[in-house]
Amino acid sequence: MRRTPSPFPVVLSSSNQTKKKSETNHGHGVGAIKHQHRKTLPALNFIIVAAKKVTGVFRVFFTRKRKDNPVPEGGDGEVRKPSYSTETRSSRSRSWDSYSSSSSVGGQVMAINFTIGEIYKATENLSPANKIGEGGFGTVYKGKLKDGSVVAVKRARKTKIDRSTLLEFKNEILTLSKIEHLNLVRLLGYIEDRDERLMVMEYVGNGNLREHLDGKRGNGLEIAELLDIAIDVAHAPTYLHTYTDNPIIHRDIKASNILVTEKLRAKVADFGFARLAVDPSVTHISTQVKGTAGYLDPEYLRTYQLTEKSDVYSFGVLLIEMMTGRYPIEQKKPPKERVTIRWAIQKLKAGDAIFVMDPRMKRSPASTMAVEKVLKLAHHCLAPSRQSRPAMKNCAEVLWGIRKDVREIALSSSAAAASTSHHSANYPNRNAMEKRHTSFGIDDGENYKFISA
Ligand SMILES: Nc1ncnc2c1ncn2[C@@H]1O[C@H](COP(=O)(O)OP(=O)(O)OP(=O)(O)O)[C@@H](O)[C@H]1O
Repeated sequence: MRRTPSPFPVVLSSSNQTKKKSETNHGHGVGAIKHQHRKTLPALNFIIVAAKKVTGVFRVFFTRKRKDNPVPEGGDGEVRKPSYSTETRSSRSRSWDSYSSSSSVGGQVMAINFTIGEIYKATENLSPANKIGEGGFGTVYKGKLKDGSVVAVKRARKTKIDRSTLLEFKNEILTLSKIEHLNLVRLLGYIEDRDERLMVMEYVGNGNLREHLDGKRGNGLEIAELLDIAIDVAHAPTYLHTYTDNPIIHRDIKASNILVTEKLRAKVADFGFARLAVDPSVTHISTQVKGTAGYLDPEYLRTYQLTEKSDVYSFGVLLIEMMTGRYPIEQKKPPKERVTIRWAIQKLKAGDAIFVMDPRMKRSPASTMAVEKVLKLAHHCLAPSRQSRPAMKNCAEVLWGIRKDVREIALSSSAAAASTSHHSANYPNRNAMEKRHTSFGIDDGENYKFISA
């Protein structure tokens, strides 16, 4: 255990949502609390109008043939009625208007692509044994479909389903249904049955990035792996921002929303707070400030104006999190180190980027060069004025360049090592270096200089 992440108490308004995290999830830290500042709710019409535009996409997107399986009994101590059986094939081609009107709490049944019976069966009645995580919105379960494929099922919390939450959930459905990208978690289906709301999603099997940074998963990520993940993450909002004339803003880019594949590549999840900007020529004035403390664009907080550059800011925070291994807010650190971005950027400016490097990361000429360059990019992303921040597309390009440099340095280092192998006794071997770098803290610059010299 490298560090004890700190909780981040935030109170912006009386309507703040305090989130509970499960043991199986990251369970603590900055991601635990979200801001929610409500003045007036965004008009339902906004969703409906946007939805109308994509009704056709829904029809094309959800093509899997559904079956009406019997509802298994029990599960989480509840017995559910097989109300899904009222849903017919024709109901799947309804317009969003009818989805919308039938989706109020206590309303009719709506199912896309899966029946509620199939999902109860796949998750063993949403058994706690299949729980894989919990977020602000509800609980996530792993499920196995009849054909053997594995899915993740996100179940909205039943309590306190207010209008805002409902809109949020539908927003997520709507947004996810429009997109299909390698680096975005795919929505496979959606079920709404009275007060039950289930989203069926592509299952991504290797935990979230925060768990990897915490050492709860895997063996620690090396710089090349981190860069690949950062590039994947950058591609996701790049796609969202440029997908249509109306850019989609994720609004909650953070390490726990980055899901990691077995091959250590990344998929961005959780569009609960995504928003379609209606008119890209007009800066969107948001009536709700949402996102996660520590990642929030200060200009968005100040003005309530949401743009793609708010995602860029959050991405800058994420880059620093990835390079340092620290949470954006570290309450237990000395005051100067509590706000990780401030601490890291100060070190960068002082020419001491090496001191903020995650102690678990292997020190090498390539990794130290890369960390410094990534911090510079992060600094750019964190510019107070959004006009000064790069576009996500540029971030991806810069990261590609750094990734290429790392590969080249690694190749030339191994070529040099091969040609001077007879001198190898003068250099610390890999095992010795591994031992050293895991024991380095942020104040071990002298040791580092010795090795890299
Ligand atoms: N599609 C998925 N495949 C595998 N695991 C998932 C999937 N979606 C979510 N999870 C796991 O469940 C956890 C909870 O996800 P969820 O999106 O509900 O909340 P969160 O991202 O942790 O927090 P927040 O609600 O603040 O965004 C994730 O951190 C992840 O570990």
